[in-house]
Amino acid sequence: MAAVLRRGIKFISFGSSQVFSGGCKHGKTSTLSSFSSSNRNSSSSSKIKVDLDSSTGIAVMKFQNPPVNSMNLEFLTEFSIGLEKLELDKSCRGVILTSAQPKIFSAGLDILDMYGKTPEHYEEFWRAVQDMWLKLYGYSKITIAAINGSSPAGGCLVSMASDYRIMADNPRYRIGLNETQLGIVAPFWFKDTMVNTVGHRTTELSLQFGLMYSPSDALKIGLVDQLVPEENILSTATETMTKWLDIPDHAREISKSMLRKPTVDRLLASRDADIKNFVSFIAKDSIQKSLGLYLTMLKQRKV
Ligand SMILES: CCCCCCCCCCCCC/C=C/C(=O)SCCNC(=O)CCNC(=O)[C@H](O)C(C)(C)COP(=O)(O)OP(=O)(O)OC[C@H]1O[C@@H](n2cnc3c(N)ncnc32)[C@H](O)[C@@H]1OP(=O)(O)O
Repeated sequence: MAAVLRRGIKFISFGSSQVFSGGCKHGKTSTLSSFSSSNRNSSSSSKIKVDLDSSTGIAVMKFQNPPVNSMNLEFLTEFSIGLEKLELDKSCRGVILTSAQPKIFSAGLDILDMYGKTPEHYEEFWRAVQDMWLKLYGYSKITIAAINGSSPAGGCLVSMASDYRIMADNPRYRIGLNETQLGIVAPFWFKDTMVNTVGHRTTELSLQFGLMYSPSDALKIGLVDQLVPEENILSTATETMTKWLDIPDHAREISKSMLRKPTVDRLLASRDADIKNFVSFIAKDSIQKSLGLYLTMLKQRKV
């Protein structure tokens, strides 16, 4: 399925950035295409529900990949295509990212896509992770993460790549880049995204220990911008988006690009090398062993 979706993607250039253009031949992608014909347009691909209110310009992308919204190849591909469709839709000015799963925003990258697979699979998977981050971090429209549950590793990356983060104030939830706890390493562009969000020293500690923060600690270090009672998260995200929409798009967009483009360009300049690094790193026996152990612990509910 993911391979079919990927064949429907055409690459187009905006300046130095390569971005997606969703092809509509495949049934799944075409369901994402008709956002602008009436005030409220809903579309539900299998893993992400998209709801665009063209009277307000606000779209909600709701992750629905049970049980924990882990980001596998199919999810990542749908996410990138969905973002691209909204970016091309003139009636959309901002996107709220949230989860349909209780207690989980996203469990991060799907560990099963990094365990026991072929080098070709790892390569395709990593390219899809890169595509998603490049799209989201360099997104021209406003993005707000409404983090209504735990958000480890890749889930934290998605949150940090958004313009503003609102987290549900539930002391049981956790957010952070915990890769070292799995015996793996956050790549340089995960690290860059965190440095840009919370600063160098906090990132040094966070990444080396693989720290996961409670909502109140995440607020203290600036990993999230605001805490709200869980039941208010979507209404607060919508109100906040309305304030962002008061700013003229072109001025906000140029300011965002000025701050983020150097980070995006760093990966764009070394995508193939980064994929090669990932494939050789993840395929190592010692790394596979670590991931295998972590998966066993997850299954035994020891994580
Ligand atoms: C020179 C060297 C250069 C270095 C080069 C670097 C190269 C790059 C290296 C690699 C970089 C990789 C970057 C990785 C990023 C990631 O995102 S890794 C994923 C990290 N995620 C986690 O650690 C989360 C683990 N999950 C949890 O903590 C919990 O599941 C939860 C999210 C808090 C939810 O808890 P709960 O509601 O109690 O659900 P569970 O019962 O634990 O889980 C339900 C089932 O889901 C499975 N599952 C959970 N998370 C994942 C996942 N991420 N992937 C796949 N599957 C997952 C879990 O096993 C359960 O399955 P079942 O037992 O079958 O029900």
